[in-house]
Amino acid sequence: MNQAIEKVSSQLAFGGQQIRFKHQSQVLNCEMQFSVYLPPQAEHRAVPAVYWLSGLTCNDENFSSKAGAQRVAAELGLALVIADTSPRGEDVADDPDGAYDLGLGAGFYVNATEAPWKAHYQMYDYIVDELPALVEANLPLNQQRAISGHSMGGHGALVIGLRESKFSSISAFSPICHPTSCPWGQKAFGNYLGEDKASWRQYDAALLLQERSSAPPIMVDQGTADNFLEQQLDTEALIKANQLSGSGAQIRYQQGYDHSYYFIATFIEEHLRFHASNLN
Ligand SMILES: N[C@@H](CCC(=O)N[C@@H](CS)C(=O)NCC(=O)O)C(=O)O
Repeated sequence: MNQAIEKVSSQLAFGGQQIRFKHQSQVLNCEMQFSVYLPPQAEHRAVPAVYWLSGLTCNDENFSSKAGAQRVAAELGLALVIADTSPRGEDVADDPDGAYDLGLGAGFYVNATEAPWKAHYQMYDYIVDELPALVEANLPLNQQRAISGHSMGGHGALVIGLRESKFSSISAFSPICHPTSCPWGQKAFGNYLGEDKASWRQYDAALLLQERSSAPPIMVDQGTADNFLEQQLDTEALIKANQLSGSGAQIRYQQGYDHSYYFIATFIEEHLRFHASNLN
Protein backbone atom coordinates (compact mmCIF):
# COMPACT_ATOMS: atom_id res chain seq x y z
CA MET A 1 0.00 0.00 0.00
CA ASN A 2 2.69 2.50 -0.96
CA GLN A 3 0.59 5.30 -2.37
CA ALA A 4 1.31 8.95 -3.02
CA ILE A 5 0.36 11.81 -0.74
CA GLU A 6 0.12 15.42 -1.87
CA LYS A 7 0.91 18.39 0.35
CA VAL A 8 -2.00 20.86 0.60
CA SER A 9 -0.49 23.35 3.04
CA SER A 10 2.36 23.68 5.50
CA GLN A 11 3.24 25.99 8.41
CA LEU A 12 6.25 26.24 10.66
CA ALA A 13 5.39 25.65 14.34
CA PHE A 14 7.87 25.37 17.25
CA GLY A 15 10.65 24.61 14.75
CA GLY A 16 8.69 21.74 13.19
CA GLN A 17 6.13 21.60 10.44
CA GLN A 18 2.35 21.41 10.60
CA ILE A 19 1.37 19.91 7.24
CA ARG A 20 -1.95 19.02 5.61
CA PHE A 21 -1.99 16.28 2.98
CA LYS A 22 -4.54 14.75 0.61
CA HIS A 23 -4.56 11.30 -0.92
CA GLN A 24 -6.80 8.83 -2.69
CA SER A 25 -7.84 6.25 -0.07
CA GLN A 26 -8.16 2.70 -1.38
CA VAL A 27 -9.89 1.57 1.81
CA LEU A 28 -12.46 4.39 1.96
CA ASN A 29 -12.83 4.65 -1.80
CA CYS A 30 -12.60 8.48 -1.84
CA GLU A 31 -10.16 11.38 -1.54
CA MET A 32 -9.15 12.09 2.06
CA GLN A 33 -7.22 14.77 3.90
CA PHE A 34 -5.16 14.37 7.06
CA SER A 35 -2.68 16.49 8.99
CA VAL A 36 0.74 15.70 10.40
CA TYR A 37 2.93 17.63 12.79
CA LEU A 38 6.58 16.77 12.22
CA PRO A 39 8.78 17.87 15.15
CA PRO A 40 12.20 19.43 14.46
CA GLN A 41 13.91 16.08 15.24
CA ALA A 42 12.31 14.59 12.09
CA GLU A 43 14.81 16.54 9.97
CA HIS A 44 17.55 14.22 11.21
CA ARG A 45 15.88 10.90 12.13
CA ALA A 46 12.69 8.90 11.98
CA VAL A 47 10.44 9.74 14.94
CA PRO A 48 7.55 7.96 16.70
CA ALA A 49 3.97 9.09 16.08
CA VAL A 50 0.89 9.70 18.19
CA TYR A 51 -2.23 9.08 16.10
CA TRP A 52 -5.11 11.42 16.98
CA LEU A 53 -8.79 10.60 16.35
CA SER A 54 -11.28 13.47 16.65
CA GLY A 55 -14.91 13.58 17.70
CA LEU A 56 -18.26 14.19 16.04
CA THR A 57 -18.39 17.05 13.49
CA CYS A 58 -14.59 17.35 13.34
CA ASN A 59 -12.05 17.01 10.60
CA ASP A 60 -8.26 16.92 10.95
CA GLU A 61 -8.03 20.66 11.63
CA ASN A 62 -9.90 20.90 14.95
CA PHE A 63 -7.05 19.24 16.85
CA SER A 64 -4.21 20.89 14.92
CA SER A 65 -5.62 24.39 15.47
CA LYS A 66 -7.17 24.13 18.96
CA ALA A 67 -5.32 21.58 21.13
CA GLY A 68 -1.97 23.39 21.31
CA ALA A 69 -0.14 20.06 21.12
CA GLN A 70 2.75 21.17 18.89
CA ARG A 71 4.96 22.77 21.58
CA VAL A 72 5.25 19.61 23.66
CA ALA A 73 5.40 17.36 20.58
CA ALA A 74 8.40 19.43 19.42
CA GLU A 75 10.08 19.08 22.81
CA LEU A 76 9.50 15.31 22.94
CA GLY A 77 10.29 14.58 19.29
CA LEU A 78 6.84 13.15 18.64
CA ALA A 79 4.99 13.36 15.34
CA LEU A 80 1.21 13.87 15.47
CA VAL A 81 -0.84 12.11 12.79
CA ILE A 82 -4.32 13.64 12.78
CA ALA A 83 -7.05 11.80 10.89
CA ASP A 84 -10.40 12.88 9.53
CA THR A 85 -13.52 11.41 11.15
CA SER A 86 -15.30 9.89 8.13
CA PRO A 87 -14.99 9.31 4.41
CA ARG A 88 -15.68 12.48 2.40
CA GLY A 89 -17.13 13.48 -0.96
CA GLU A 90 -20.38 14.10 -2.78
CA ASP A 91 -21.06 10.42 -3.47
CA VAL A 92 -20.48 9.39 0.18
CA ALA A 93 -23.69 8.50 2.07
CA ASP A 94 -24.79 10.92 4.79
CA ASP A 95 -27.60 11.07 7.34
CA PRO A 96 -30.81 11.82 5.36
CA ASP A 97 -31.72 14.59 7.82
CA GLY A 98 -28.19 15.99 8.00
CA ALA A 99 -27.79 14.98 11.66
CA TYR A 100 -24.31 15.57 13.11
CA ASP A 101 -24.06 12.14 14.76
CA LEU A 102 -24.32 9.89 11.69
CA GLY A 103 -22.64 9.94 8.28
CA LEU A 104 -20.19 12.69 7.34
CA GLY A 105 -18.06 13.66 10.33
CA ALA A 106 -19.34 10.65 12.28
CA GLY A 107 -17.64 7.50 10.99
CA PHE A 108 -17.26 6.01 14.50
CA TYR A 109 -14.05 4.17 13.47
CA VAL A 110 -15.94 1.00 12.47
CA ASN A 111 -16.04 -1.06 9.27
CA ALA A 112 -19.64 -0.71 8.06
CA THR A 113 -21.33 -3.87 6.85
CA GLU A 114 -24.69 -2.35 5.85
CA ALA A 115 -25.82 -0.47 2.73
CA PRO A 116 -25.50 2.35 1.88
CA TRP A 117 -22.66 2.88 4.37
CA LYS A 118 -20.36 -0.02 3.55
CA ALA A 119 -19.23 1.45 0.19
CA HIS A 120 -17.06 4.05 2.01
CA TYR A 121 -17.38 3.82 5.80
CA GLN A 122 -14.41 1.55 6.57
CA MET A 123 -12.73 3.84 9.11
CA TYR A 124 -11.40 1.02 11.31
CA ASP A 125 -9.23 -0.38 8.52
CA TYR A 126 -8.28 3.12 7.39
CA ILE A 127 -6.87 4.05 10.81
CA VAL A 128 -5.33 0.65 11.59
CA ASP A 129 -3.78 -0.20 8.21
CA GLU A 130 -3.92 2.35 5.42
CA LEU A 131 -3.00 5.56 7.25
CA PRO A 132 0.04 4.16 9.16
CA ALA A 133 1.37 2.45 6.00
CA LEU A 134 0.90 5.66 4.03
CA VAL A 135 2.60 8.04 6.47
CA GLU A 136 5.42 5.63 7.32
CA ALA A 137 6.20 5.14 3.61
CA ASN A 138 6.21 8.85 2.83
CA LEU A 139 7.41 10.67 5.97
CA PRO A 140 10.31 10.34 8.46
CA LEU A 141 8.38 8.18 10.93
CA ASN A 142 9.58 5.00 12.57
CA GLN A 143 7.13 2.23 13.43
CA GLN A 144 6.62 3.27 17.05
CA ARG A 145 3.02 4.38 17.53
CA ALA A 146 0.61 5.52 20.21
CA ILE A 147 -3.06 6.38 19.81
CA SER A 148 -5.27 9.03 21.39
CA GLY A 149 -8.58 10.74 20.72
CA HIS A 150 -11.58 12.72 21.92
CA SER A 151 -15.21 11.65 22.44
CA MET A 152 -16.08 9.51 19.36
CA GLY A 153 -12.32 9.54 18.73
CA GLY A 154 -11.65 8.51 22.33
CA HIS A 155 -13.89 5.52 21.68
CA GLY A 156 -11.91 4.84 18.48
CA ALA A 157 -8.55 5.14 20.24
CA LEU A 158 -9.58 2.77 23.06
CA VAL A 159 -11.12 0.17 20.74
CA ILE A 160 -8.27 0.22 18.23
CA GLY A 161 -5.58 0.33 20.90
CA LEU A 162 -7.13 -2.60 22.78
CA ARG A 163 -7.52 -4.70 19.63
CA GLU A 164 -4.32 -3.88 17.72
CA SER A 165 -0.85 -4.55 19.07
CA LYS A 166 0.80 -1.93 16.84
CA PHE A 167 0.03 0.88 19.36
CA SER A 168 2.17 0.85 22.50
CA SER A 169 -0.02 3.15 24.61
CA ILE A 170 -3.57 4.53 24.50
CA SER A 171 -5.13 7.72 25.80
CA ALA A 172 -8.53 9.35 25.55
CA PHE A 173 -10.35 12.55 26.46
CA SER A 174 -14.09 12.23 27.22
CA PRO A 175 -14.42 8.91 25.36
CA ILE A 176 -17.71 7.23 24.47
CA CYS A 177 -16.86 4.29 26.74
CA HIS A 178 -19.83 1.98 26.22
CA PRO A 179 -21.35 2.79 22.79
CA THR A 180 -23.55 -0.32 22.64
CA SER A 181 -25.68 1.22 25.41
CA CYS A 182 -25.81 4.97 24.64
CA PRO A 183 -27.88 6.90 22.05
CA TRP A 184 -24.92 8.01 19.87
CA GLY A 185 -23.48 4.50 19.71
CA GLN A 186 -26.78 2.72 19.19
CA LYS A 187 -27.74 5.03 16.32
CA ALA A 188 -24.35 4.68 14.61
CA PHE A 189 -23.91 0.93 15.15
CA GLY A 190 -27.53 0.19 14.15
CA ASN A 191 -26.93 1.96 10.83
CA TYR A 192 -23.36 0.91 10.08
CA LEU A 193 -23.41 -2.64 11.52
CA GLY A 194 -27.10 -3.59 11.39
CA GLU A 195 -29.43 -4.98 13.98
CA ASP A 196 -27.36 -8.02 15.04
CA LYS A 197 -25.96 -6.60 18.27
CA ALA A 198 -23.37 -9.37 18.59
CA SER A 199 -21.40 -7.57 15.85
CA TRP A 200 -21.40 -4.36 17.90
CA ARG A 201 -19.37 -5.81 20.77
CA GLN A 202 -16.04 -5.67 18.92
CA TYR A 203 -16.36 -1.86 18.94
CA ASP A 204 -17.23 -1.30 22.62
CA ALA A 205 -14.27 -0.26 24.79
CA ALA A 206 -15.88 -1.22 28.12
CA LEU A 207 -16.80 -4.68 26.83
CA LEU A 208 -13.36 -5.18 25.25
CA LEU A 209 -11.50 -4.06 28.39
CA GLN A 210 -13.48 -6.22 30.81
CA GLU A 211 -12.55 -9.32 28.77
CA ARG A 212 -8.82 -8.52 28.89
CA SER A 213 -6.46 -9.75 31.57
CA SER A 214 -3.85 -7.21 30.49
CA ALA A 215 -3.79 -4.15 28.26
CA PRO A 216 -1.29 -1.55 27.01
CA PRO A 217 -0.82 1.48 29.29
CA ILE A 218 -4.03 3.56 29.20
CA MET A 219 -4.76 7.12 30.38
CA VAL A 220 -8.29 8.60 30.25
CA ASP A 221 -9.39 12.09 31.31
CA GLN A 222 -13.06 13.01 31.75
CA GLY A 223 -14.39 16.42 32.78
CA THR A 224 -17.10 16.48 35.44
CA ALA A 225 -18.89 19.44 33.77
CA ASP A 226 -19.18 17.64 30.41
CA ASN A 227 -22.77 17.93 29.12
CA PHE A 228 -22.50 14.53 27.44
CA LEU A 229 -21.19 12.65 30.48
CA GLU A 230 -24.47 11.22 31.80
CA GLN A 231 -26.24 10.29 28.60
CA GLN A 232 -23.46 9.39 26.16
CA LEU A 233 -20.06 8.74 27.69
CA ASP A 234 -20.56 6.30 30.62
CA THR A 235 -17.11 6.60 32.17
CA GLU A 236 -18.34 4.44 35.06
CA ALA A 237 -18.68 1.46 32.65
CA LEU A 238 -15.00 1.83 31.75
CA ILE A 239 -14.01 2.12 35.41
CA LYS A 240 -15.91 -1.12 36.19
CA ALA A 241 -14.34 -2.90 33.21
CA ASN A 242 -10.91 -1.74 34.36
CA GLN A 243 -11.56 -3.14 37.85
CA LEU A 244 -12.78 -6.45 36.40
CA SER A 245 -9.78 -6.82 34.10
CA GLY A 246 -7.18 -5.51 36.54
CA SER A 247 -5.41 -3.90 33.62
CA GLY A 248 -4.44 -0.78 35.54
CA ALA A 249 -5.80 1.95 33.28
CA GLN A 250 -5.56 5.46 34.78
CA ILE A 251 -9.09 6.90 34.51
CA ARG A 252 -9.34 10.37 35.99
CA TYR A 253 -12.27 12.74 36.57
CA GLN A 254 -11.14 16.34 36.15
CA GLN A 255 -13.28 18.62 38.28
CA GLY A 256 -15.19 21.36 36.43
CA TYR A 257 -13.91 20.71 32.89
CA ASP A 258 -16.36 20.38 29.99
CA HIS A 259 -16.32 18.55 26.63
CA SER A 260 -14.48 21.23 24.65
CA TYR A 261 -11.01 21.68 23.22
CA TYR A 262 -10.20 23.95 26.21
CA PHE A 263 -10.24 20.74 28.26
CA ILE A 264 -8.06 18.93 25.72
CA ALA A 265 -5.62 21.86 25.57
CA THR A 266 -5.31 21.76 29.37
CA PHE A 267 -4.30 18.10 29.59
CA ILE A 268 -2.73 17.27 26.20
CA GLU A 269 0.76 17.86 27.59
CA GLU A 270 0.26 15.12 30.21
CA HIS A 271 -1.05 12.76 27.54
CA LEU A 272 1.91 13.36 25.22
CA ARG A 273 4.41 12.90 28.06
CA PHE A 274 2.60 9.66 29.01
CA HIS A 275 2.89 8.39 25.43
CA ALA A 276 6.54 9.46 25.13
CA SER A 277 7.44 7.58 28.32
CA ASN A 278 5.90 4.41 26.87
CA LEU A 279 7.38 4.85 23.41
CA ASN A 280 10.97 5.22 24.56
N1 LIG B 1 -22.70 19.75 17.58
C1 LIG B 1 -22.99 18.89 18.68
C2 LIG B 1 -21.79 18.59 19.50
C3 LIG B 1 -20.59 18.27 18.70
C4 LIG B 1 -19.36 18.27 19.54
O1 LIG B 1 -19.36 18.64 20.74
N2 LIG B 1 -18.30 17.88 18.92
C5 LIG B 1 -17.06 17.75 19.65
C6 LIG B 1 -16.65 16.30 19.58
S1 LIG B 1 -17.93 15.25 20.20
C7 LIG B 1 -16.01 18.60 19.00
O2 LIG B 1 -14.85 18.33 19.11
N3 LIG B 1 -16.41 19.66 18.28
C8 LIG B 1 -15.51 20.45 17.47
C9 LIG B 1 -14.76 21.54 18.17
O3 LIG B 1 -15.03 21.85 19.33
O4 LIG B 1 -13.84 22.10 17.51
C10 LIG B 1 -24.02 19.51 19.59
O5 LIG B 1 -24.23 20.69 19.42
O6 LIG B 1 -24.57 18.80 20.43
